[in-house]
Amino acid sequence: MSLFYEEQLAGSFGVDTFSKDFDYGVEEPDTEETLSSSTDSKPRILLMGLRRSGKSSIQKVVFHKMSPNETLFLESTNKIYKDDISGSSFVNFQIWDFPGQVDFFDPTFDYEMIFRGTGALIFVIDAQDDYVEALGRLHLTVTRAYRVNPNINFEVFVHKVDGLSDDHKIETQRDIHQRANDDLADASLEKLHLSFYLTSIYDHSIFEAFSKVVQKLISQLPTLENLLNIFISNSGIEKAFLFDVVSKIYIATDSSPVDMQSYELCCDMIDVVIDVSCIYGLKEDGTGSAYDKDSLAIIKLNNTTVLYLKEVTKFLSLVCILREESFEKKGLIDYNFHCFRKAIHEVFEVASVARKGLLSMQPSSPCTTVKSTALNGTPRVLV
Ligand SMILES: Nc1nc2c(ncn2[C@@H]2O[C@H](COP(=O)(O)OP(=O)(O)OP(=O)(O)O)[C@@H](O)[C@H]2O)c(=O)[nH]1
Repeated sequence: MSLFYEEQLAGSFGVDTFSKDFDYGVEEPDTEETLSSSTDSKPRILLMGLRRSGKSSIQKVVFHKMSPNETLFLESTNKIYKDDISGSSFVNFQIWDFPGQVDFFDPTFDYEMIFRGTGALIFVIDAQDDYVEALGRLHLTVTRAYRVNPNINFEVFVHKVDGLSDDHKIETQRDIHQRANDDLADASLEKLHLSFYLTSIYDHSIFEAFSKVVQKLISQLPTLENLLNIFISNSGIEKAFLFDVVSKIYIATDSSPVDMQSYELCCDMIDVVIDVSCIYGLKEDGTGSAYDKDSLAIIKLNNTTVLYLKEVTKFLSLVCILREESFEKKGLIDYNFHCFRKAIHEVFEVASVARKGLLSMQPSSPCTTVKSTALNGTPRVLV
């Protein structure tokens, strides 16, 4: 692979940041004081499942950069572990990792309160183990949660599939899908929808599955997809992902199908950029950031493919795949990127204004009206 790499780094980071500007439809605290006291009110993603199914490993690998092999030494979780990752990631949620066996009959376990503020419940099933008990637990958990909050997205990770052959993977997923839905039908809960994913921490499948879970919780997703579609069609780009840099979750992509190889290539590019920046991009005294508003990288592969990465917000980066001939019009791409970036900032600014409007309890205030008309987020001019 011939590799051409271009990167600029700035010492300080001056662009507007959006750590509190993303609208997930839940109140955000305004002051430091209320922030610490109300972190529990952040929308939650719950990780549940039997003991040793892999819940903590998923959380550590996706959000804390733990290498998969290190998870072998993780100790069993004994109480609910609340991980607030909103300070370092676009994913402005709390991830709650539950101990293997949650006892719904334990009076100290206030599951009604927990499920009420939950956006997504991920139930992890160890596909290398006998899953009959896990299916019983899945049924009990989702039915309880559904009664408290029918708006939860129920996601089932058929996990540790790295140990299975391709045929076995498909067969296991089909079997789990069938049995889980039969159980729901027996309980007259056909409306309760379960989504299934084949996952492993040893490849990118866990990041892809988490991306899909998170995307369902982002209210601006259609706008982001629309912007990406406009951007790629006007710039001769084949595929574009909007990545959360820390977790490598893609929070949106254009509407062409995602193939795993392209996604992996873009994830690897983020790793290269961050690693090189950490080594060569920090100041002599070790200060500065490995990712900032001037982060930009171009990698030319020897198969006429070009990878293009550029900072969009403090947490988000655009990663594109394009052909070498399209890259000849780099000026056009840069200009369109500039419009795209501006539009993304506007989308989140509008969401932030709208939320503040709602918080001030004036549902019919002018800013609420502006929000709804401006939410298409279409960039003003694209060449
Ligand atoms: N082969 C394989 N092993 C995995 C995978 N994910 C996790 N494991 C292993 O599964 C074991 C249990 O993982 P944990 O993350 O501690 O499981 P847990 O569900 O949090 O367990 P409790 O805290 O007891 O509820 C560890 O040895 C992990 O290395 C995977 O995708 N593939």
